[in-house]
Amino acid sequence: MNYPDKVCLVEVGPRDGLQNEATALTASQKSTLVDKLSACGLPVIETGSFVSPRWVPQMADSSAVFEKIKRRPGVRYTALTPNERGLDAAIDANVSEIAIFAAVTESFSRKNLNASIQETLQRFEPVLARAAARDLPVRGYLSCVLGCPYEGEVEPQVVSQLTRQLLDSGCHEVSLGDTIGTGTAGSMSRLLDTLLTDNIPVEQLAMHCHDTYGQALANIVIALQYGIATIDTSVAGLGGCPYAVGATGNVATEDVVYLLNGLGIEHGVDMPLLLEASRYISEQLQRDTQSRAAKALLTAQSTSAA
Ligand SMILES: CC(C)(COP(=O)([O-])OP(=O)([O-])OC[C@H]1O[C@@H](n2cnc3c(N)ncnc32)[C@H](O)[C@@H]1OP(=O)([O-])[O-])[C@@H](O)C(=O)NCCC(=O)NCCSC(=O)C[C@@](C)(O)CC(=O)[O-]
Repeated sequence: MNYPDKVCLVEVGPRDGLQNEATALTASQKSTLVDKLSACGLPVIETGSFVSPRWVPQMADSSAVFEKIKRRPGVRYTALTPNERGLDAAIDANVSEIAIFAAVTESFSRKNLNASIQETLQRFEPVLARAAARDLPVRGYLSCVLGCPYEGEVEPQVVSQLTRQLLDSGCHEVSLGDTIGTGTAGSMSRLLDTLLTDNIPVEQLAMHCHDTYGQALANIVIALQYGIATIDTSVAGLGGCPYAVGATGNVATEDVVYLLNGLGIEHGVDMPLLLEASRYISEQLQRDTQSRAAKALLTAQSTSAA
């Protein structure tokens, strides 16, 4: 079986994770989390989003978070921007990269962005043009690629067409979101077969799996086997999605690091420091980590210390 030699982990906990947590954190708590994550060796940290505070109040202080973080050389600090207003704020915050986000079903698009898929893509045109003019890299997201909470199954061909559209419009990569975690090894294989048959370059794809049905790691193994080398993860398995009731958090960073260690794939993340970040955010939110690997490793640590 072929696997990539090296994987880039995109840490989305401070954005995708915290946007859905009931406990409101201060900008200082959020920036401390980001600093702990950058200390682990994570190369990309989605630090916030510049969206309407009426839609996602948890991200309303993203400018303050960007102001407080201690930037490490080589780390990319990114943010979501749904429109030009978001781009203005992102530029002011000196982000390293922005992300635009669309869905593959009309119902999810309306719930998340109050617009149809094509209206959303049109809204992104000036954002992409202005980003290109200042050499600001743009990531594209597609939600619901393996199932939609409102429309059910999704045709891989639709995902393929929208992925092509985002890449052609200037995104350097597209992150494929299994927003509600219904994907399986089978549906993931069928999706990637379609995308690769349609000549979508695998090096421009990232995988973004939620673990609602406990399938995220299996799905990521399949994605790795197809050659995908960028994986989105969230420390302590934080999060969910405000527009997908019942969706649990992203796959935990600790679980993916453990998986990659077992496969001998390079990732550059220091597990003990990652466990510290995981413990920190779980304490701040007063909740248990959702990472099985973190639970096991922290238990083993406390047993051997006793
Ligand atoms: C797109 C809009 C703004 C349309 O929202 P709208 O209500 O249609 O548009 P609007 O232009 O009338 O704006 C509403 C209010 O927001 C303000 N506003 C408008 N834009 C901004 C901005 N950039 N920053 C700050 N404020 C803004 C605007 O000024 C106005 O304020 P008011 O007049 O009511 O006081 C809204 O639908 C929105 O912000 N949506 C974002 C929703 C979101 O962030 N969802 C979560 C991220 S996506 C995700 O999690 C999935 C992903 C990426 O992780 C992958 C996966 O797992 O699937």
